Amino acid sequence: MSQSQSYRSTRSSGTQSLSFEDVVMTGLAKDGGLFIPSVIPKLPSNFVDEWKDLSFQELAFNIMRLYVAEAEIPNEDLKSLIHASYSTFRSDDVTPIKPIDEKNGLYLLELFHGPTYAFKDVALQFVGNLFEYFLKRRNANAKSVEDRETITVVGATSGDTGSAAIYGLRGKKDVSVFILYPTGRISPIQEEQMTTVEDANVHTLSVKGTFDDCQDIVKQIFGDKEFNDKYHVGAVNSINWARILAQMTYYFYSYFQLVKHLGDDSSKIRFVVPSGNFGDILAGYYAKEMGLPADKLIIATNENDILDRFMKSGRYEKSGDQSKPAEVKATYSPAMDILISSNFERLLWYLIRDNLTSNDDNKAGEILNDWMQQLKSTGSVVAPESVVKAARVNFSSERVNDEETASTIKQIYHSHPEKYVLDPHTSVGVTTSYRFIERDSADGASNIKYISLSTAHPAKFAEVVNASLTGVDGYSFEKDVLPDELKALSSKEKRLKLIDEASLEKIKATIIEELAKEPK
Ligand SMILES: Cc1ncc(COP(=O)(O)O)c(C=O)c1O
Ligand SMILES: N[C@@H](CCOP(=O)(O)O)C(=O)O
Repeated sequence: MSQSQSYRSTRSSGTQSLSFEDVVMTGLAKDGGLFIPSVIPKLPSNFVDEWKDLSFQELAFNIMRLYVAEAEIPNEDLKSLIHASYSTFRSDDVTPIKPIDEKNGLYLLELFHGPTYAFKDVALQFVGNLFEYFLKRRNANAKSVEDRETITVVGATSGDTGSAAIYGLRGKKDVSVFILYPTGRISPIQEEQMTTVEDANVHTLSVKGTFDDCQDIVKQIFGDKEFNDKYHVGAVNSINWARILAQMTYYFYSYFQLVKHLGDDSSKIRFVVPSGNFGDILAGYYAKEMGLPADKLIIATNENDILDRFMKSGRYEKSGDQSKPAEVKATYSPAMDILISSNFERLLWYLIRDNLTSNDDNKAGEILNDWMQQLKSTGSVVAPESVVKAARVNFSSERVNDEETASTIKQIYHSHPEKYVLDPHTSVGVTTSYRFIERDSADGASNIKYISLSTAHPAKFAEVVNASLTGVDGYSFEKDVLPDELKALSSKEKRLKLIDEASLEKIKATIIEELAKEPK
């Protein structure tokens, strides 16, 4: 097993060498940290020539092979898993790019062609198949139901992860899925997607609280040794390394697609990523560290702007105003209404290791552990200048408000020849892209192109899209935006459990009760 195929925790100071299967099935490290590869593989100098004409699936295979030992998943099995995962997509390219304003060098990377119409499908179709693959192998010699190893997936969602996880795992043998979402804070279609699935292994829990409450409870469940030993808790959130791994493919694929479309590779290519939990853009960071010649990764946040504040000030803190308690704001891009970005921990580990410890992995884990404890107890960590400066080498950021989100939806609808409709999260990214384009123009920088990630289909966010386009001549949500498949959901029966308090004990009790009712 090469170093990039073995894994360690971001928090542990002890040496670790876990396999890919261990980290996928465990989700979160026992010390509360996130798993990262022991080493990020570096691509050979000729990799662009060798990879640029590969299909999405072939690229996924080459990338994943670097992070998963052949002894764990043989070549043919890995290929089958990848092909099965992307056969459910509606586009042959899986994640196509679309020129949205070519004059200004702006392209969308459409990530919503999977079963639940959001970028999460790219990773969660694969993760669902991986769970099934590992469990089948582990249970190959089981003689009775009692002998079988099972997994209880517990995930938190602000709308998209939940439905993508459910569609990735529905009906899978030996897997039960529990998805926690904040009551009233996801869109009606997202709720319908999650609650109308009939498979007995799927359970949706509508929790009175915020997404951060749900995410916190999920992390506490992972930390509960007794519960975990008994129910084998598994992760579908981007704390699961396999999520990040599967997302790397589209950074490479879209880069190659754009270079081929442009006919040369002399442009600087920047990725703009609507961000909340920092899982999507983190995959871009790994791609860049591996050698993808992307110029910059740009974090686009809504008014829940902890990431933008960090990039501008080095202060990683829940509240922008320390005299007020931290509160998540309900915005037009609800899937990004998050106070604490769970994956930022992975980036912080690299920043600490490279800038504060002279490359000492264990020391980096110790410092990060202290920072995370401090964040939990005081709600604030201030990073030294060297760390913030290093973050700015790869990343920039912007914050976008609701008014701007709506105005960009309208502007693109009017200016695009196909009357293209953006979803609000994508609009946060596109608004950010235009800010950079304006600055480039003021600076006389002409050779920069932007790939703005389109993270969801607009049909999932009817209310905001309609509010943005109301009164616009000829616009019809039902006719122009809503796919038939999503139309059909509203007539189906909903199945959910209301949890009237964001309480760890209540959630655990519900999980135990529901598991007992599942047919064996
Ligand atoms: C539509 C949409 N856009 C953007 C994001 C933010 O992505 P990330 O949490 O990986 O930063 C999410 C949720 O994760 C989402 O569902
Ligand atoms: N926006 C997400 C929040 C969960 O993030 P994840 O990427 O860590 O699963 C959602 O749609 O649920």
